[in-house]
Amino acid sequence: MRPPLSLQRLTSSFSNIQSASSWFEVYAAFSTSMILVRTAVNDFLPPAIRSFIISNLKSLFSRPRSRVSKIVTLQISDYWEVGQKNELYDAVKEYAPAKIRHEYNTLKIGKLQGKESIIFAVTSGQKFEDVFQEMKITWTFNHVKSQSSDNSSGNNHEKNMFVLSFDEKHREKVLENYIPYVLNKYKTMKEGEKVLKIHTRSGGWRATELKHPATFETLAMDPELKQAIIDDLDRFLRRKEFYKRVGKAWKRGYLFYGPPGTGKSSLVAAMANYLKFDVYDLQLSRVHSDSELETAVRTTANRSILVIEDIDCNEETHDRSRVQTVVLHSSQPYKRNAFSLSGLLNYIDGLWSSCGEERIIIFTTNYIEKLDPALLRPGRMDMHINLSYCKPHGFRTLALNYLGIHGGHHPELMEEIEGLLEKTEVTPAAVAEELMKNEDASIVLQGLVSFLKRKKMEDDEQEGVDDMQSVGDNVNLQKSKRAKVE
Ligand SMILES: Nc1ncnc2c1ncn2[C@@H]1O[C@H](COP(=O)(O)OP(=O)(O)OP(=O)(O)O)[C@@H](O)[C@H]1O
Repeated sequence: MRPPLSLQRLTSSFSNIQSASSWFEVYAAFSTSMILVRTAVNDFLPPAIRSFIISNLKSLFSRPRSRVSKIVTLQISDYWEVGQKNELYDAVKEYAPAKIRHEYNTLKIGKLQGKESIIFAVTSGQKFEDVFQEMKITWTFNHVKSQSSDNSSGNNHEKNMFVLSFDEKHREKVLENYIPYVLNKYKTMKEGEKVLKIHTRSGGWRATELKHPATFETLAMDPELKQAIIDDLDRFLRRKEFYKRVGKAWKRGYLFYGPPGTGKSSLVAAMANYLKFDVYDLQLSRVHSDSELETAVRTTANRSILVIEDIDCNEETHDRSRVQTVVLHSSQPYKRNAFSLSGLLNYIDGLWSSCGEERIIIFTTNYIEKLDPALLRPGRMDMHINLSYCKPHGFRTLALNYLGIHGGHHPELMEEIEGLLEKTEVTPAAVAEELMKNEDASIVLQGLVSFLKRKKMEDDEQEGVDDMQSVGDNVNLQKSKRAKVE
């Protein structure tokens, strides 16, 4: 088929452009050809195809020549290898619902037995977006069931997987910033809801849930001392780098002393609850040798508190000038309490310091005067804390905790009680017991006044007896001196 006349002219004119009239000829031929093409397109092509071609031509000429972005993905499955849990998966599993809790379309929801709070999880196939440092990240959760390749076993494999997609230009940022950010969020979340454990020794360490409710708010003690302890703990936690720099182990040692019922155990629990540290409770009476002590200390975890209670009850920790130290060699037969004081001190200063980090050790005693001075030497324990009898400020804390009242309520009774507490030695445990005797605050406070008055009378009488005794002792001493002279 021959081309239309105008097109023939156009081609021949291109090969022969020499003058202005030739240029005019080309223009006329081109215009005629375009009119012809347009008419043909309008007549023969349906409107839908026409607009498709036009829009594509338009975008071809108008779009800036930008890089076509490529999406890359990371797969995070629940197990890395058989039996090896993937902690990053756990982190995303916790992070994802927290991220979309306020904008979900579907969300799995439940409550576990023994837990207070409601839990959430994303469902299979669910997609959600996250924006981090101006990067857009898309997450998809998949629960996959697959038949084992060995069909005869009939085993079904289940796999859970989060797929993370993002523009390839963010590769580095995702791995270096975003993933650590998700892991960190998870760590903080876990710390917030960590169930604390108390480990006691029976063969090895046995763990049970630590349910002691004591906190610094509920502790009845001198407010300044309380604040000093909190500050000391805060300083300890944030000084990892400092300890490293000065070449000291990242540990802190405390000695709690005071009469029974003044809150030594409560303070241990308050510290554990504050720091979210597990507690290892070591009864020295159950440790039979240096090596057993070493194993017990070595097998405690980081971020924990090792408590050695009632240290005065162990003969070996008494003043060495009064007690003969017994050292047990492994060849010797079983002997109760037969580890040495030197062993104990070594583990505090040496072994305990060199194993693990972020640890606290607490010694408690009811009788500080019975302890070997070597245990009390400056530098041995970082802080000595005296838990003492209930004084007015402590009573105010207990009254608020147990009765929900403060100074403004029952002012006369409160004042009388505070006056009596200044003159009497009563433990917070004894006061707490009185405060629990009735729900009516005024009945309880009156009961406490009577209790304190009785206690004061008993103390006065005892003081009188003691005075008489010491006078008697003096008289006897003088008599025996006279007898000796005669
Ligand atoms: N300082 C305190 N603040 C609040 N409650 C206290 C305080 N001291 C004692 N209690 C109350 O008395 C109970 C017993 O106290 P706790 O066991 O802490 O004393 P303790 O000094 O460790 O005694 P022990 O030396 O006999 O082991 C606690 O459960 C708590 O209810």
